[in-house]
Amino acid sequence: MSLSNSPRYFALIPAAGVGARMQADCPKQYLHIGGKSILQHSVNAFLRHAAIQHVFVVVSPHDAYVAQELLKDERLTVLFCGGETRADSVTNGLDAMAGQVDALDWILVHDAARPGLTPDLISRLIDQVGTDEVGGLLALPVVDTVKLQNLSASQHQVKTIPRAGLWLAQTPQMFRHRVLSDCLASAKAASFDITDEASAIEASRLIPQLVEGHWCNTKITRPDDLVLIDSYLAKLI
Ligand SMILES: Nc1ccn([C@@H]2O[C@H](COP(=O)(O)OP(=O)(O)OP(=O)(O)O)[C@@H](O)[C@H]2O)c(=O)n1
Ligand SMILES: C[C@](O)(CO)[C@H](O)COP(=O)(O)O
Repeated sequence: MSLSNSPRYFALIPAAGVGARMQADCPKQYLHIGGKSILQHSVNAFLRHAAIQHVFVVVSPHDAYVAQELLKDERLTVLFCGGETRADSVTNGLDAMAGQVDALDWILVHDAARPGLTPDLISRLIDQVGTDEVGGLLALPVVDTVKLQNLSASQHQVKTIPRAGLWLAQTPQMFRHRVLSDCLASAKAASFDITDEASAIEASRLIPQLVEGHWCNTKITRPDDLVLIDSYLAKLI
């Protein structure tokens, strides 16, 4: 345990997915935008932020791309411990970094597939959540009219639901190492469907804080997403 009272911040980037919905000939985090891999863009946002002590990237144990697609840096460690699901990859990463972080250190978990993250957004999250008991995440308030489709009936059964209070979760999601490890373990033991870190925190009846993110921090999921982010990143580079 650190004897210092000052908080420390670490990044953990799950990058062990296969990118099935992107249908590319390599995992989507290794596709290039503006001459760099999507993973490199995501990592750079943290390396450019002075408050981030170290960046850990979790890749598949069979990964054949990362050595070529990610530049070495003294503040960067690649962990070959990806799991079957995103939650497994995050859990394995938290276990692997345990010797180098303290229980109370803040861990910022960020999708490799969100290359539009900026140091300013990281600062916004740290500034607003760093004093919170639990932690929190970047997210976007829903701005469109929301339709709920009844999947168990005809496709025509649709209703409009109030959008007030609805947010779309982004990353980074920032929680203390021990709290996040414990909540992910409890959620797994209870077979909860965990799609982000905040779901595991909520399943333990803790309340994550929502911090307004930005559309540029969108997740690259399908081929069309590349076109939008390409023009945005071209302005930043
Ligand atoms: N077993 C997994 C699955 C996903 N991820 C990572 O989690 C992030 C968000 O996941 P998603 O966008 O769903 O990526 P994929 O699982 O690769 O995409 P798909 O579901 O289309 O296969 C990505 O950075 C992805 O690499 C991971 O580390 N380990
Ligand atoms: C964590 C996440 O980015 C929050 O929106 C998202 O849930 C990850 O994508 P997946 O498709 O659920 O794996």
